[in-house]
Amino acid sequence: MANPSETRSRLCLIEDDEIIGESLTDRFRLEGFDVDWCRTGIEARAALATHRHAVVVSDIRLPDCNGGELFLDLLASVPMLPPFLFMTAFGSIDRAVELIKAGAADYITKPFDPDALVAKVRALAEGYGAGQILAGAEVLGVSPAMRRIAESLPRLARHADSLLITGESGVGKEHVARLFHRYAAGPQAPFVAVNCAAIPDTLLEAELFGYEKGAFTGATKARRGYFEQAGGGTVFLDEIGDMPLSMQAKLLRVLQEHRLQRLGGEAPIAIEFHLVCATHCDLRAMVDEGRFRDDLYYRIHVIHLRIPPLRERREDIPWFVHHFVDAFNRAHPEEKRRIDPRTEEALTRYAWPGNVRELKHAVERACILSPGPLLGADAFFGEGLDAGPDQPPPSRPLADYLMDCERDYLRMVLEQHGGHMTRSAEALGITRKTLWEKLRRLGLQAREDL
Ligand SMILES: Nc1ncnc2c1ncn2[C@@H]1O[C@H](COP(=O)(O)OP(=O)(O)OP(=O)(O)O)[C@@H](O)[C@H]1O
Repeated sequence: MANPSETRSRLCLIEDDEIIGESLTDRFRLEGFDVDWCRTGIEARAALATHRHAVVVSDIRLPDCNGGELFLDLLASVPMLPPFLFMTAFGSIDRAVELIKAGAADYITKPFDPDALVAKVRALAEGYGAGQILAGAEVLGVSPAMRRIAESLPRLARHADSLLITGESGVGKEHVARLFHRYAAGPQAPFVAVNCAAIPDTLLEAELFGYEKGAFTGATKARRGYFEQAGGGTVFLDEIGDMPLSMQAKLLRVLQEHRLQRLGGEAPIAIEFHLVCATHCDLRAMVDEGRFRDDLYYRIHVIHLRIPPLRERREDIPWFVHHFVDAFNRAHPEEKRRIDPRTEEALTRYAWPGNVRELKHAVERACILSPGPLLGADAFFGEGLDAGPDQPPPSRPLADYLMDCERDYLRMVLEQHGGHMTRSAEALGITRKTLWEKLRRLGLQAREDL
């Protein structure tokens, strides 16, 4: 039972059945929750817009709408959503699983034991950051690829203790790792970022796992390594592909056992941590070449997020431009900037080889250097970006040009068909096998499950 002096969490219960609704309301009030009991989707929208809830418990079938549709709609339109737990009849489990994949927190099958429901709700309410779901569209971009990643993060954070993020330099791997960390461990927990490529091989073990006094010449006092410093939080190992093989074996052991031994130390030290590894390398190829241990590869590869380069998700470019201009305006309210629509188009056409990092710096530079509020093309392409989009591209072999056209077109058709291989192949008038081979040749990712 709750201690009355504690702040009470607020629960939104969406249930049209009078008997179930009333008994759950009574039970949750006894458990120390403030309960808003909504019998329809309209009532629920109003309650969610008015109060900050710790958890939403929702039936799937409602008189005026479907609880699942309501959730998906809110997810796309509301910046912060509380975790949703669905109560579902046995026949709707598939639907509940789909909703979990979309970002819902949990489900329970009717008829359920109220104690089990209370336990689930408590766990969610006590979860980190009140378990809030940051709506994907608000966080990482508006492209389907980034929305999918953003929507999957809360769920991954609940279930996965490690994550592999791949993508070109500057696409936002560390940014995604930090978001995962906020969901998994909470903003107060430590996040320790380590660039494996920047630490000499000979120092890596001491840096990661720490050392005892006298472990080597110069070790005048004991030092905690990055893993210990990240206790209860997250270690972000950037450029994991650069880790020497001998260290890979030691890392694997720490991942398996969640215990480490400092250099020169005798007693193993138990540690709790989440691990996010990132790389721009093809680890699979490195395994084939014997440069990366296959056991470590399989251990860190359980959940793999690939962040596409900006040129493969051009709809995110204007979104980022506005995002960074807004950030400048918030920091400098006296000199507000806005972007000229034609400049926005030009920026969207540019290839951004340095990805989000390059775009962010370009916007910041343009905001600072622009003499007036309107950011025109010259603010970006005058002295800044070398290869402006308005300049004619250099001549190159026809075969390369045709391959680029083919790649862009295939990408567009796949996007139109939600990545579905068979439907995309039909639309293109080619077989699925031919499409598969083309994707491989052009370096595009195919969704193997579709
Ligand atoms: N979704 C985002 N929203 C806001 N800023 C972002 C986002 N993604 C990336 N950035 C910014 O872009 C820059 C590059 O991002 P980040 O460091 O995460 O990339 P990276 O892929 O880890 O790069 P590298 O491989 O070079 O380490 C950072 O300044 C980061 O804050």
